[in-house]
Amino acid sequence: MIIAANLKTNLTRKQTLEYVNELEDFLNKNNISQEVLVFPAASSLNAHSGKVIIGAQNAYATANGAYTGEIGQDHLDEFGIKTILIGHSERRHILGESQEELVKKFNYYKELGYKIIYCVGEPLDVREAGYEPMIEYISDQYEGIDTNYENLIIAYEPVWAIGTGLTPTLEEIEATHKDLKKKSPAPLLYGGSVKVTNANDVLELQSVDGILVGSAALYVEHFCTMCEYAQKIENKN
Ligand SMILES: O=C[C@H](O)COP(=O)(O)O
Repeated sequence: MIIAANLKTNLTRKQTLEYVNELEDFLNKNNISQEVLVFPAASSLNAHSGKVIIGAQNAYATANGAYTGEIGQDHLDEFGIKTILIGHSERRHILGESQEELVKKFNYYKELGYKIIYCVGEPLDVREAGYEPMIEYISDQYEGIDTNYENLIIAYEPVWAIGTGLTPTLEEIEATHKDLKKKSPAPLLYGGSVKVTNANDVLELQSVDGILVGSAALYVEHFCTMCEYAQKIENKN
């Protein structure tokens, strides 16, 4: 399974280093062989060798150039980073990234062979409009994306569930994932208020291949516990 921590605009470089080292120790001591990804803030990116894979939360579709405030491929290369999050709801809805811009970014990093975690998910008003409009809305977020890309992972994150403590029911997650799985053979993660208290149940769902965790992942011991849950489920199956 794939267990991913999006640290967002949290943890300094020093705190991130401690976080990653503690996580790495835990994975090694507990023989955890799950795919564990950590996405630090851009200023906390660092080279790391071990089980933990470091990814970028964002980068511009360029190697370098005049794009004030952005980082590019050169900055990721410096740390051997080959994994990137694209289409996170905070980039779509807070920072205003359009589908067109996301596709451009997707294609740029796809050409370079990056592992791409591509996020999709509906806001509350769309959810409230009903299941069909919701699936249509999410389908539009697949537009222009190569859903057969071999290094693609998709994360379904309902916008209204992110950082709110609200989640769809397990049945709702399963139903949505089943429909989204028809769109792409890529592994499908669930994200949105995943905590130690609900992670195991979510991971046990058949259509869930992993989780993308925000707030709860800031506590490294909580994130370690979630990695352990995934390992136990895999060992059991
Ligand atoms: O990328 C992670 C998601 O935005 C989930 O965040 P959250 O776990 O704080 O709801």
